[in-house]
Order: sequence, then structure tokens, then C-alpha cells
Amino acid sequence: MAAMRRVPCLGAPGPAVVTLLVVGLDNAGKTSVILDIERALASEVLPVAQPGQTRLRVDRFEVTLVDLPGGQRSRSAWRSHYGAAHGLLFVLDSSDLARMEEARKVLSRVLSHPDVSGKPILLLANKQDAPAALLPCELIERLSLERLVNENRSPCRIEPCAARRGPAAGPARPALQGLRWLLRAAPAAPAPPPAAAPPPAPGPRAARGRPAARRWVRGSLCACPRHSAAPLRSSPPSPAALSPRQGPAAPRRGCPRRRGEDGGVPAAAAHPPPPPPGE
Ligand SMILES: Nc1nc2c(ncn2[C@@H]2O[C@H](COP(=O)(O)OP(=O)(O)OP(=O)(O)O)[C@@H](O)[C@H]2O)c(=O)[nH]1
Ligand SMILES: [Mg+2]
Repeated sequence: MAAMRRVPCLGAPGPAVVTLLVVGLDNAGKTSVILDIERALASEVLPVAQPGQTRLRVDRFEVTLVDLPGGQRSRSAWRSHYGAAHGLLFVLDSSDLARMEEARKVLSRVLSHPDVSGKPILLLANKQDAPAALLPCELIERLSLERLVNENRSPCRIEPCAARRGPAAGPARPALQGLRWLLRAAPAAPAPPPAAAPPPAPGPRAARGRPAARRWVRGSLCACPRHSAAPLRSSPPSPAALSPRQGPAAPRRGCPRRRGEDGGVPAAAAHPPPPPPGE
């Protein structure tokens, strides 16, 4: 297993060096999302270390985004990067309903890998400009996201976005907001379990052995009443992020927050970063 680079604590001088993997099915928009983030932070882009990588300064972090190809044959190579990663961005084509089950299986496989379990994951619900795009609420259900992240103790946030947009850039871009959350969560993420002691198999038995497991998600993935008892932080309105087609519309399947309903993107879903190891 590749050694995980230590991230200096927030109080330490100098930038914290963080490696984030960008994964997801082919055509999900991974490269587009990275380009979008690069455009938004144009003045903070650092010289590139290797092809397929993007280096950026984000607040006090020096971030390397590793763009991993999502084609079926390429996915087996992802795991060789897991050990060095502090967190992951999983990009999803929210409008590709035909491949949602494939995406769920891939996400499940990623999260249950011993070198990923426990690390924070930002799920970018991309292509929200497409008319058929599912909302975060619906994606949480379709992907069984609560169960997945609970079983694997991975802090998770889902953020709706549309990478293919006009040139307007701003700090409130959803992908960027999600990235900042990921960076805050990543340094506190528990170190991957040692190879000699893999975590117990997911499921109720594993949950019993880890009393804090339910804390990782319940009530915080989404701000709608179906997923949360109390309102959570929401993204500030960013009308430019969405196409005019997405005007107010009737709520779907019990989730009251629709794209564009309040002039912005539905609430981002976050839950508290994990406690430091040993807490
Ligand atoms: N409508 C729409 N199209 C998008 C969006 N983001 C990306 N695309 C398009 O989706 C296609 C795939 O985007 P990529 O960024 O190449 O996808 P990828 O995930 O990097 O794909 P692989 O590298 O093959 O794994 C391109 O045609 C993009 O223009 C979006 O937010 N909305
Ligand atoms: Mg790509």
C-alpha cells in the first residue's frame, strides 16, 4: 500500500498538501468538472506535476486533483491511487438514468475498498442542466447513499453542479464549495486501516462493532425532511449555475427543494467531519 502523505494540521505553517482522486463512470464529466474548477481558480493553478493531474492552491491547501479515466477497463487501476488519496470526488452524470445502477455498484466498490473506507467523499451530482437530471435527494435514494457511507464510515457530501456552463466564475460555484468541504474534512479523516487488519465486512454486524457508524450520515446528507430532521447548511443562491429551463417546478417525490425553486441550488448536504483518530 502506498504511504499516505501526512497533512499538516490547520495550525501548522505552510500549505497543507492534499491529494484528491476524481473518479466516476466514463462520460460523467470528471475532466469537465476539473476544468471548471481550474477556470474558477485560474490564478491559483500551480505547475502540473504529471499528466492527468491538476495542482491548485485553495485557501491554505495545496491540492492535487488526480483525474482518473472512468471507462470500465480503466477502473481497476483506480485502486493503485487509493492509498495516497486524502479524499475523493465522485462525479456522477445525474441525467444518465440508464447507468445509475452501474454508478451505484462502482461507488459501492470504491467506498468499500480498505484504502478508501473512512476517507471523505464528495459526490458531485453533475449535469444538473440536463432536463432529466435527478436531484440530490433522488440520487441519495437511487444510490443507497446513506447505507453506503454509513457502512464504510466515509463522511459524505452531495453537491449538485453543472460543469458545462458559460464562462461566469465565482467563489460560490457548487463544485468549489464542495471541494472546500472536502478539504476541511480530509485532514481529519482517519488514516486507512492497516493492511493486516482490514475493517470488518459491511453490514449490521460491522455496525455493531463500530458504535459510531450511524453518526457518519443519518440526517445530514440532504436537507429535505425525508433525510434530515433539521435544516442544514445550504448553498447560497447561484442562479447563474443553472439554465433558465430549470425554473420553479412542483416538488418531486416528497422532496420540497427543487432546482431553481428558491433561485438557487438545493441545499448542499454535509455532515460533520470525522473526529480525529483516537477520539
Ligand atoms: N450537459 C452537460 N454536459 C456535460 C456536463 N459536464 C460534462 N458534460 C459533457 O459530458 C461529456 C463527458 O465529459 P468528460 O468531462 O469528458 O467526462 P469524463 O468523466 O472525464 O469521462 P472519461 O474521461 O471518459 O472518464 C462531454 O461531452 C462534456 O461536454 C454538464 O454539466 N452538463
Ligand atoms: Mg475525462
